[in-house]
Amino acid sequence: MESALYPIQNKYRFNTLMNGTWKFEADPNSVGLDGGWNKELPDPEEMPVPGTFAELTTKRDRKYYTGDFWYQKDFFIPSFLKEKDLYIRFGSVTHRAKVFINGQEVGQHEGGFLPFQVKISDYIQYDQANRITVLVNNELSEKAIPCGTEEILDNGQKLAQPYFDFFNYSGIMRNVWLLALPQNQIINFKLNYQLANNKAAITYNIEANNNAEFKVTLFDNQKEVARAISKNTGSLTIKNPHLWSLNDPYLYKIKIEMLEDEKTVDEYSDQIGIRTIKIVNDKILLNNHPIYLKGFGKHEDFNVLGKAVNESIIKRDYECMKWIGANCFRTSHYPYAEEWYQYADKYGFLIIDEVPAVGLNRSITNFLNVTNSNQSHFFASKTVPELKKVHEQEIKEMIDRDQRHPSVIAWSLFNEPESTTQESYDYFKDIFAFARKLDPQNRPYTGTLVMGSGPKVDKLHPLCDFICLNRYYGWYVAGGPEIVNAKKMLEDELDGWQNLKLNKPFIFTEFGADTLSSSHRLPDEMWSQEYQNEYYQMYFDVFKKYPFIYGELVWNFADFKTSEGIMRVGGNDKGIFTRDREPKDIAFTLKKRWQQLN
Ligand SMILES: CCC[C@@H]1NC[C@@H](O)[C@H](O)[C@H]1C(=O)O
Repeated sequence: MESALYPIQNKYRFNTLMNGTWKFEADPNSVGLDGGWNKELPDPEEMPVPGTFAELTTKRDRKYYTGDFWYQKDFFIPSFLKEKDLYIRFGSVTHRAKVFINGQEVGQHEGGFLPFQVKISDYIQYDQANRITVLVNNELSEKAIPCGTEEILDNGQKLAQPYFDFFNYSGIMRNVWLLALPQNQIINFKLNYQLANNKAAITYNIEANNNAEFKVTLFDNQKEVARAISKNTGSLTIKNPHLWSLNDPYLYKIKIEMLEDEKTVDEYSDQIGIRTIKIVNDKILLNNHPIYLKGFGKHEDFNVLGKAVNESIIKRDYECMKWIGANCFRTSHYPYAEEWYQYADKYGFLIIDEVPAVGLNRSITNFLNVTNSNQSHFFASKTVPELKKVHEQEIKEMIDRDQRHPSVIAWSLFNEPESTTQESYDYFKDIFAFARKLDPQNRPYTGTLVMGSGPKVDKLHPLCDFICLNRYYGWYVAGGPEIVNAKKMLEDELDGWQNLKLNKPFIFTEFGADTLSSSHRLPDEMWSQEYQNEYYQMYFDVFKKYPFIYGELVWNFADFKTSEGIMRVGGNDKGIFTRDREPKDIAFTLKKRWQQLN
């Protein structure tokens, strides 16, 4: 089942991490289930969790391994945990998992970038070793997100063929917890804020697994400032609220207590930031002040770690983003580990939270072809109903998990899908209608439009509260000496959008040029640092003419791993920073620009 609450410890709740060395075994012929691997792996190796095998191996067939694979670990449950409900919570397992405890199946989950938990109380033995086994699968299809396909090589091996431009890392890449929770427990709670006359009304909606009363208390720097006792919904009001903002990311503490016969039986506390976010005409307002988004499309990606969570990388990335003067990033192209959002709440960063709906566009796989957008009517295929169900499930899990973060200011429901067909509009009309019911703060909903989805042909922008453009004039189109044409292409397209008089904010969510940090060229040439500077200067010169542009999120924060290809030199090199987080020349240009831009 989905697991929206990040594990905490208090008088009622205990947890311990199960990270470390697990046993691992690939199962290319999918014989494990019949072969009893859910009880005992026949010939396992050691594998770190969190981690991803693709970055650790020296063998190509293991790096690109596609199919079933197993993790297994023994753990001890002392009998003093007897009166608690016991769960195992995964920050994520990519892309799908089936979990066994002492050989018994206890749950499964589809989706590789959101947490889930399985209840294990009825399957474990106290005061002795127990065994968890996870069957993982990393195959891609058009029935799940992110989308892709696969081929069978001449040697019989499966090979994933992503419809997206990042390496198909897989495995248990985020933290794993053993949870000991009260039988009657708080499952989740969502908050909304109304600001008026120097007061903040905080409305709460608590989800629990039984019918109970709740005591909700708000603390400002350990001092109680408001309290309410109610059923699942209610509200608190405070005067002179200290709002959460970019320059002052002020956090309160909220405590939810579940009461039974006036006795507290469960408690969940969280840090919250009181702020409002809304779109008014062509502006994005944070606490009723227009904001301009400066920052990045990012990836969870690093040497040796692949996409595995690591708080040193998170801290380094935030330090680099603070240094350069950024205030925002998009979690391209999937919800990131929860720890990213916790830092953003504390550091004062804005996040566009993106569901893994990437690759819903076969033509995107041929970059040379993307501008012809040879639409293959992706949304007309018979697997679309299954895809929509998974897409909606993951939107719900993302919003349930991230709804309370003040740093999250918008939901991105797609990245560069086919967007020029009636069936693409019909598909996303339902997706947006589904999503709009899930966030009581009604944050803006959007998605990013691929090159070729311009004002004359795109059908999805009417669904979006602000418009996100991924544009590569000067790179995939009109690169090198033709950049002189690229500027006019960009202006022509923006003129086209301007003529639609949408009265909505526009954000550039991707623009960039592959650049080798070792390359300097005079005159500048594509792949050189000088060209990356020229490319961005051209965009910034154009942006000045279009007042409805309210954000520039460059692609990408850092170089990152992709599948191999004739246009990838060790991966995608559009980074402002190298993969090991050192600045390219462009970082100094952006720092100068962003520190002046307010
Ligand atoms: C024309 C499509 C551009 C594409 N957009 C999605 C990103 O995930 C890729 O990395 C980026 C690129 O090719 O650099």
